[in-house]
Amino acid sequence: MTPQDASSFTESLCHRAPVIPVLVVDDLDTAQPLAAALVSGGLTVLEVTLRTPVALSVIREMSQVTGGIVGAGTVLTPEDAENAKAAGAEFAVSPGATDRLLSACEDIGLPILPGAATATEAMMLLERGYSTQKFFPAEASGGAAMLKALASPLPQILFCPTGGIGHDNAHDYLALPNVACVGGSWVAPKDLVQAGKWAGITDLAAAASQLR
Ligand SMILES: O=C[C@H](O)COP(=O)(O)O
Ligand SMILES: CC(=O)C(=O)O
Repeated sequence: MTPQDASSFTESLCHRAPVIPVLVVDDLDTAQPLAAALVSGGLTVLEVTLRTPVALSVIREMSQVTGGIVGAGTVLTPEDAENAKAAGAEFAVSPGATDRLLSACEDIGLPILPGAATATEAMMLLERGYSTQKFFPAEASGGAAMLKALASPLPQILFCPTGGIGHDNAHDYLALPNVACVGGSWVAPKDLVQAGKWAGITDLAAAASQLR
């Protein structure tokens, strides 16, 4: 898969809903109801971070939920990319980018949304063909003001900012011409997940899906 094809695919994901839930799932039993709750609230693109021992199984379980598109986050190495793809992930997200990781994703045909936090990192990814990028960690790296500043010299890059974004500041990002969607964990708070309060998560997702 070419970087251009990967970017077209990740751009299309970003246009499906204004928010991509970034999920850290500890309990496999919560995978399907959590995915179903988010999808029924209108958030159909789900990023399952590879930060828990059950993450790959969670990807397998969530992939069974009708209407969702499930990808892997925190994909750091070629092995992570291979495992994610084998588990059924349809895309990968990384907080940054390395040549080894990008090459692996290109070789195995797993579209990746690679991370950048500076103009140089964004330019290096663009030079390789990645015009859709994650901006991470968004708030700590200058937030919406930083992305607004990048839009002038680099209007051809579309970003999915993630990190420190919630319902109250998401609009600041979504109003920018170089932001396609945002990522965030606020739509799946741990207390609601642990308590199985799926209707509450659907409500958060529904509010998030109205943000644009
Ligand atoms: O590592 C953090 C994830 O990208 C999500 O960030 P968040 O919890 O600030 O939304
Ligand atoms: C930072 C993030 O969202 C990731 O781990 O991919």
